[in-house]
Amino acid sequence: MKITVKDLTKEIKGVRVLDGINLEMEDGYIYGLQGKNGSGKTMFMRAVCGFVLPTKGSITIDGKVLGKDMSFPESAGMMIENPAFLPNLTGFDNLKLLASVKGIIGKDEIEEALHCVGLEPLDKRKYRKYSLGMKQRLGIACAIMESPKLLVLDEPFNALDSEGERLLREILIKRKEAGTLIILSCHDKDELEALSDQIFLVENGVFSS
Ligand SMILES: Nc1ncnc2c1ncn2[C@@H]1O[C@H](COP(=O)(O)OP(=O)(O)OP(=O)(O)O)[C@@H](O)[C@H]1O
Repeated sequence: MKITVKDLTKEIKGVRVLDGINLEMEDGYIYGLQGKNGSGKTMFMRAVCGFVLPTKGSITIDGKVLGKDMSFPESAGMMIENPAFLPNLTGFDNLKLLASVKGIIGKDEIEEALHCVGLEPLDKRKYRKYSLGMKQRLGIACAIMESPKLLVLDEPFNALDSEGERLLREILIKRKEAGTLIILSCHDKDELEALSDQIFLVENGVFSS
C-alpha cells in the first residue's frame, strides 16, 4: 500500500485547518503525528479515512484518488475520537454487528481481536458498564479485527492502564511487521517516538518531518 498526499488543504468556515501537506507513506511503517491540541492531527486522519474531502489537493491510495475513484480506503481500520458502540450490547456483540457490515470475518477473528486487547470474549457485561479503558480496548479491537492494510489510530493510548499499553505496543509492532501501514497520534512524546518509524510534526495544519 502506498499513500501519496499532495498539497492537501482543508478549510472549514474560512479557516485553514490543513495547509498544503505533501507526504508519502508506505506499508510496513508506523507514522507518528506529533503536535499540540488543535494542530490538525485528527483532521488529517479524518481526511485519510475519507470522512472529510480536501478543499484543495489530493490523497491517493494505491493509485486511486480518495473522493474521486473511491469514497473510502478499501481496507482500513480506524479509531478516531469516540467510537460509537451500542450501550446495551456486549463488547463481542458490538463487534459481531459491525463485522456483519462487510462480512469478511467471523467469530474466530472477533475473539482473536478481543484477546489481543485483553478483553474476554465471553464477558456478559454490556458496553454501558465498561470502564473507560475497556471502551478504549474495544475500540482498538474493532479497528484491528478485519486485519486492515491501513490502520489509523487517534490517541489509542488514552485511558489505558500499563497492561493495556503493553498490549497495544505489541499489536502495533506485530501489525507493522505484517505489513500494515499505521498512522498514529499519541500525546506521550517518548511513546510516539519509540514506536514511530517516521514522525510528522504538525503545527497549524502544516506538516514537517
Ligand atoms: N467540525 C469542525 N468545524 C470547525 N472547525 C473544526 C472542526 N473540527 C476541527 N476543527 C478545527 O480544526 C483544527 C484542527 O483540529 P484537530 O481536531 O485536527 O486537532 P488535533 O491536532 O487532533 O488536536 P487534539 O490534540 O486536541 O486532538 C482546530 O483548529 C479545530 O478547531
